[in-house]
Amino acid sequence: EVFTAIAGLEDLLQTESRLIHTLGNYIKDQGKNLEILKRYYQNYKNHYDKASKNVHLHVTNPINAYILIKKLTLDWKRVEVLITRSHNLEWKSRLKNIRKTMQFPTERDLDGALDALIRLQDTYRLDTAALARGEISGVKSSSELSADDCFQIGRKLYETGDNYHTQLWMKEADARLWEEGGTVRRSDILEYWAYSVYKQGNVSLALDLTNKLLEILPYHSRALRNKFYYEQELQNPVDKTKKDQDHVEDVEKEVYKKLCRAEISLPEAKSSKLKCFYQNSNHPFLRIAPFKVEQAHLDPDILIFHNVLSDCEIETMKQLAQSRLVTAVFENPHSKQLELFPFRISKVAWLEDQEHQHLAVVAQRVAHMTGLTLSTAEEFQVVNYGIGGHYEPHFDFQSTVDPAIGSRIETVLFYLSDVEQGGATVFPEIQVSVWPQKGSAVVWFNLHPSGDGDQRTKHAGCPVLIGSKWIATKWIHERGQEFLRPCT
Ligand SMILES: O=C(O)CCC(=O)C(=O)O
Ligand SMILES: [Fe+2]
Repeated sequence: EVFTAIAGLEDLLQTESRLIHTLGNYIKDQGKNLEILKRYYQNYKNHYDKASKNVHLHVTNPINAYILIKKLTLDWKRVEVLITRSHNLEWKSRLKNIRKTMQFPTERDLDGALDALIRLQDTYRLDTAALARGEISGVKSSSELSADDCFQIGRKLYETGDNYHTQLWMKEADARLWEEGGTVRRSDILEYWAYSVYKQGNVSLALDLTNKLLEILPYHSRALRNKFYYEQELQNPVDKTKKDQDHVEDVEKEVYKKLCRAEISLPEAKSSKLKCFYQNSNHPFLRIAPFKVEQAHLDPDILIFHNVLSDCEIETMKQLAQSRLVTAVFENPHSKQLELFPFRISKVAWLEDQEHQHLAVVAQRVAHMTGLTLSTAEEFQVVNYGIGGHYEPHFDFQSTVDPAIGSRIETVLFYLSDVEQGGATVFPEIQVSVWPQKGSAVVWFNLHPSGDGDQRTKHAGCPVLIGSKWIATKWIHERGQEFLRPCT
């Protein structure tokens, strides 16, 4: 016991001094924590207030969507660390509970959102600085990208070997770091930036940037080595053609992107032959209610049927699909991980004709539109495209087919939504773009009358720039059409 002698009490004062010290540090630490948490709080609140004014408008913008996903993955993880650091069991369990009961995006979502921004910039040639400010062809998002975001995008581009875009994003990251600060280190930005401009052939800028990096970290060994190397190369320039030419792309991809951007249209000689007409054959019912058809291309015929779905039917399709939408994934044979198909970013649901009267009616209408039988057709496939969602050029006919139904002879693709920007259906071989119009359908034969695949029907769904794209597809198969579309 300590009360029996003064010496014991003196020791207690030492204990007290230690406690004061510890408590002081704890308060300082918590104060700092709280300051940071307050900033997160204000930031989340500002974001939510803006977003909740018009939720649909907000999330159909790819920058807003990316920021939202980032706030609920990376940012929230940091908040959780700050809160649980205090070892307060009650708060720990509250946070755990939110994780259990609410929906959170995953790292893969964040990755996908970054990929989407990159794809959109590439396809639609978006200006880096404007995109970082949250501007997409004149439309301003309510969010902006930070220096950290720009750096993440740049790093991803670097990993894919796209030095041209890496350099643009690192430059933007640096500008934003100066203006607004951030957690990314300037030395990291400079290192990626220098290397990507070097790979682009700009050795003197690479040297400048490396020198800037060395001002910050004078003993950075890689930078010192590169500086030596760049200086050598400036004195004895190497053959420029050896540098990577990653901005030279293959022609088909270039045509595809041009079609997506509406930079190519049919030549006059072809477009002047196109007509609009009322179709009233195929069934007596069409005498009363003919279809309004527009030719988008002749041989192969690409037809647009206008106003063939009612809003009611569209709502039914979307609603039935909503709870069943799944992302197609495959197992990567190397990593054994489930991965998304990079060439098709969307969610898909299948609906049977008999599920709802509206679907049965629409299926009947498809028979009237095409003059074919649906006895061997597939169920309706309803698709919703996510952020930057797309479907790269492909054929609808398959290489292996079930002889009982044959291959996909004809595609009937309904648009269940308008798309604010982007999202065209394009045919690179014949240079046709069809723009989604809610309630219309685009129809084409995938097979020649002989049954061979028609190579000219290669087509794609362009990345959705702004908006949400919904389609429903009916694939009609060969069997049963022998007398309806006879072989010539
Ligand atoms: O989304 C589009 O416009 C095209 C979709 C498509 O080609 C398909 O689903 O097979
Ligand atoms: Fe397709």
